[in-house]
Amino acid sequence: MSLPPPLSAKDKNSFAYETVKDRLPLIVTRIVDFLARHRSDILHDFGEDADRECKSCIGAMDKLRYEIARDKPIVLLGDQYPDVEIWNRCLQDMRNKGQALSWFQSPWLLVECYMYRCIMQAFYLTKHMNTTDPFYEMKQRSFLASENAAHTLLSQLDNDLQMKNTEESTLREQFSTYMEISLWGNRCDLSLSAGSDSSQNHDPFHQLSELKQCLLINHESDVYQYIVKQHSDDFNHDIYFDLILDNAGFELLGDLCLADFLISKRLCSRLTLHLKMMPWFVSDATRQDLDWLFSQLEKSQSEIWQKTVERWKEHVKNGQWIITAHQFYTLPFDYSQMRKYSSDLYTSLTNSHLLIFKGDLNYRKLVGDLKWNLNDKFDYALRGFHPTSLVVLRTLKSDVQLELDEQSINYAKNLDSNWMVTGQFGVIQWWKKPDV
Ligand SMILES: O=P(O)(O)OC[C@@]1(O)O[C@H](CO)[C@@H](O)[C@@H]1O
Ligand SMILES: [Mn+2]
Repeated sequence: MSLPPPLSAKDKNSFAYETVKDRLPLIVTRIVDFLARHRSDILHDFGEDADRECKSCIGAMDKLRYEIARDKPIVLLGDQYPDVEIWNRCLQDMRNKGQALSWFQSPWLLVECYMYRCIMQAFYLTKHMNTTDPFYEMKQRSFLASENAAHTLLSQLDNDLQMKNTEESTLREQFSTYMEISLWGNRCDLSLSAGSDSSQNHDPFHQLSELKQCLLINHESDVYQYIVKQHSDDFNHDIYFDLILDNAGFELLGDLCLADFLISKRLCSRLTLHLKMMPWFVSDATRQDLDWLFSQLEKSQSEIWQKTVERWKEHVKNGQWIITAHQFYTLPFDYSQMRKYSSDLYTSLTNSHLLIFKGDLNYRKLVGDLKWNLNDKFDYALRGFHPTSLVVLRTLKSDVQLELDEQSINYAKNLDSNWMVTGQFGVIQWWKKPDV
């Protein structure tokens, strides 16, 4: 199988170059700010030892910033986190094959993942800060700034779920609505904006019809037909879905609304939510972010928020929602390598009827972050990652996209010459596993 080369910052006209040159160092700078702001509290709460550790984290961030800017070699990791061995084996293999290992010369996906892993290494090497999430303030602030939109969303969900014996056409419409809410929530990521405000401050439902024109691929009805078929093939059997999550905050709230809708309307009987095991790409959701979101709903004055979180906790308790975080999602591999490196995860996904992937990074990993042509086939780009049928809900924030027709390309280009990287446009792209 002949494949295009990986996206890389060595191409000066690429978004990868811009990211490695400007955005990544800015994200590291924000962590220095975060540590500097909290240093006196750390000293006060945990003493001199912790203060020294805080200083060492600041030093590690300065070093990281310097090494990125100077295109220094990528070196092996040295902390005790369980994924170190697999990371180092990957880096060592590349080195043995004579592949360039430096910030601007290596594949973009590798260096970007490596940067977040290096950030966490600085924290993992401490005694007092090894559970600190350097992005937690940004994530929480962004959710709190989206409170009104969150209220509108949860109120509408409450209405829709109260409706009993929903007609088929209504159910179909509601399905589209929650898919699109979840899709456009992906505009709220903090890595693209390097941590600046990315909250949702419009009514998310009003926006949907306007946003239709930004939807460059819409396979919603294929997905719906597929789900209906799963039910009609065997009325009684259990239907399992998996939702591979992306960002915390308002995006996560929208994703949970979709997950709730799918369970409550019995479009599936069990849904597994996949989180990240460690802070990742600034805003990616971890277990702590999910727990924090639940606690915000619980302590709210709003009856609707409280009722919603009660229902969500019930889904977890009765096993209809399974919450998990696999190490694979924070390794530098793309999804075609999952079978080799995390066969347990791959096998569990083969038992699912539908995988819903959220966001840009998941898209990059599905298609290997390679320099595909816009009209290349999505099926081909998956390179054998075929555990089960899948759909991606993604806003475009990197210069890779598959199977886009000429008309849509011209349309988007005319509206915005940077259409591939601003998060303005979105796709709901579907791949059906062939029947055997
Ligand atoms: O996966 P997400 O949250 O949708 O996006 C993550 C992201 O902002 O990070 C990269 C830039 O650093 C981009 O490829 C991508 O847009
Ligand atoms: Mn993300």
